[in-house]
Amino acid sequence: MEKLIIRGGHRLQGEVAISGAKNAALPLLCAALLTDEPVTLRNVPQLHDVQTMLALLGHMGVQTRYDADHTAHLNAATLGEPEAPYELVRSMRASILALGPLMARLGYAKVALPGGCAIGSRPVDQHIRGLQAMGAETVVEHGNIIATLPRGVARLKGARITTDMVTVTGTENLLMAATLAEGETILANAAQEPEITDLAEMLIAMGAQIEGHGTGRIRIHGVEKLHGCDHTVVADRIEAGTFLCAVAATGGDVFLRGARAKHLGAVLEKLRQAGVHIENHDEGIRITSPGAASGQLHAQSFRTTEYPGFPTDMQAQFMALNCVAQGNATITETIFENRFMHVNELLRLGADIQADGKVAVVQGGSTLSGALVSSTDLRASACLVIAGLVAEGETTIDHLHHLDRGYDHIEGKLRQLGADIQRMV
Ligand SMILES: CC(=O)N[C@H]1[C@@H](OP(=O)(O)OP(=O)(O)OC[C@H]2O[C@@H](n3ccc(=O)[nH]c3=O)[C@H](O)[C@@H]2O)O[C@H](CO)[C@@H](O)[C@@H]1O
Ligand SMILES: C=C(OP(=O)(O)O)C(=O)O
Repeated sequence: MEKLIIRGGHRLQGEVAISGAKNAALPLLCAALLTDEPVTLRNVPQLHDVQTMLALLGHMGVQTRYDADHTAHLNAATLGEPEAPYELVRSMRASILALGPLMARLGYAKVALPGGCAIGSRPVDQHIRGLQAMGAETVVEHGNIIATLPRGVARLKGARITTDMVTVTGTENLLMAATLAEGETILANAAQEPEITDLAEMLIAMGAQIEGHGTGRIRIHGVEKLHGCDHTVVADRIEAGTFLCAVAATGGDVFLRGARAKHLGAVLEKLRQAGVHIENHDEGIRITSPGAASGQLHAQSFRTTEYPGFPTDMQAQFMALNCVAQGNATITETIFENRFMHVNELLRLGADIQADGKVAVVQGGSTLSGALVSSTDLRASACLVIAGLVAEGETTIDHLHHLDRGYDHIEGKLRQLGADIQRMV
């Protein structure tokens, strides 16, 4: 099994390039299903999830090519099997994003129902109900969602859809479905994440008529056909936030090229309150953390909420920072019911944390010491990397497949900033 070996205690210094966002790239790749013309996507991060999505699209008959310069070329001119099998859905829940585009383009889709996953049960009932409101008939058979249009109906129909909760991939699926539906769709209670805006911008470049993306009410006027496009994936705010926490904890000075401060408002606010210096530039973010060495960082309490609130995908990484800052902090996880699995691993490194249900109380000021720890999910892995960078001695992290789902060459980027980190294969 591959392992990361980190010898902690090095300040991070220099410049790092932030990659394209996983959570934008995955829906953008699925959007290529909506057209029979070629689509070019630039700044696509090199991730296991991207490879899985390309394999899934290839399975459906899409011609795909991924170049070394991070450009993906897709052509869905002829689609064979409009099906997402369980093997692929199980390894990447975002496979559900094929459902909306396939229904919009073909009026038929068979997508394996994703099971629960480490961080929570993560149902997709809102995706299904939204498509039903647009006229789809759905059944679950042998573990698959089979969606069809009634006999004699050629297209989905626009509808007013208010989801029971804010759902990111739910909004993306219904947004893509609505672009080719007949008439107008209103998505109320829509997610407002920057990745939704990126998707809407790509769809508009393909000829879709969309207003209100980036707000809680998106209006889509369906068109008969979408064409190809050339689009660049937005920078990954969660990768940027991960590096920010790593630099803050180690006491470094780093320029994050490509990071967008406007997408990181809640995280930057907490970092500033912790005592970290942040400068926003057009080309990226500069962070310096002089207080780390002198014990002058302050632990920060926060609640995870939908964008523009504090992202659940940054909760674990900020917890690692809190462990080595001074004072108490209360972290409340409101999005997923089981997203504190990193707590037990942080305890093995010497952290002082009490977790109960949705709430974890961190007593800061710990001196962490290296140990063997296990990744339990994607952001838990990133949290352990940050903890390893500040821990005394050697930290070994296993189960790296979680980390590789969502970080493009993280150890190479950290090494370039002065970290002592190696992957053992
Ligand atoms: C590929 C991608 O973009 N993944 C992100 C996306 O996941 P994802 O889109 O799966 O997360 P959602 O926004 O849908 O989930 C929010 C909450 O709604 C619940 N829910 C959602 C849909 C549904 O049909 N029924 C239901 O009950 C979920 O269980 C969860 O408790 O947003 C999450 C929340 O910001 C992030 O952590 C993930 O990184
Ligand atoms: C939970 C995450 O991703 P996914 O929805 O793809 O599991 C994440 O990116 O932190």
